[in-house]
Amino acid sequence: MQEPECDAASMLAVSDLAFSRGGETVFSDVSFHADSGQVLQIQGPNGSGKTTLLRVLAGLLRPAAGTIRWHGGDTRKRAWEWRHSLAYVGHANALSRDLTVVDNLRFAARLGAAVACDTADAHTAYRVLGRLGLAACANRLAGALSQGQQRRIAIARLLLEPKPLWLLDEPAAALDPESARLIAACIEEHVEHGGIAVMTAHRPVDTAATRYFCFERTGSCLI
Ligand SMILES: Nc1ncnc2c1ncn2[C@@H]1O[C@H](COP(=O)(O)OP(=O)(O)OP(=O)(O)O)[C@@H](O)[C@H]1O
Repeated sequence: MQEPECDAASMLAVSDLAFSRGGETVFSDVSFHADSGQVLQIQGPNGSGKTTLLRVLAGLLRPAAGTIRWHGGDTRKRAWEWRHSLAYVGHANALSRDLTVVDNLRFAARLGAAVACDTADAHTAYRVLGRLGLAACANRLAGALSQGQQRRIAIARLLLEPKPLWLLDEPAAALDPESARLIAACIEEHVEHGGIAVMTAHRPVDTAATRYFCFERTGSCLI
């Protein structure tokens, strides 16, 4: 059965989204929806616009056209609520190299908190690091860790505070198979608890709840 391209009643509903850079269209007419419990994997060739789409969804780039609705409301009109509903992990790990791993997480927790807080909970940071097999690295400088370890810290930030929508750009980049499985388990658990993950991945994270959105040079489609 053909799925509807866009459903305004969905938790996340994207309609006719377009983005241009320097007068050139990167993508246009992108429509999809996602609901609680779903993983939406964006696939497509290099340069087709997957990262750009995630950055537009995250509010880091302004779309040329189209709407992004969250619980039915236009995210442009509810920017604060939208910002605090999502967690974004881009290509870059965005760590402070000269802070310890645990201080990176505490700093991220303070930045991401919906309510201002003076201290971010170190216990939470240690618990999250243990979950991702990073407990032994907690007091090392982030800049002294391997690429794969740094990637896992970037992912660990997702677990600090529950956000319903995860936007993940190649979350398993630089990870060994065991670490990639750990990340896949975190994503599965997130959607099992009612979250949504929209992600790019050249190596798909295949769960029962995964749907695929394909970027092609000639357009895009949901399968
Ligand atoms: N900062 C930038 N300045 C200019 N052009 C850019 C910039 N970032 C991306 N582009 C261009 O925008 C288009 C889409 O790039 P994007 O990174 O979104 O593709 P992608 O599908 O994520 O690719 P990949 O699979 O290689 O990660 C490409 O043509 C790329 O060259």
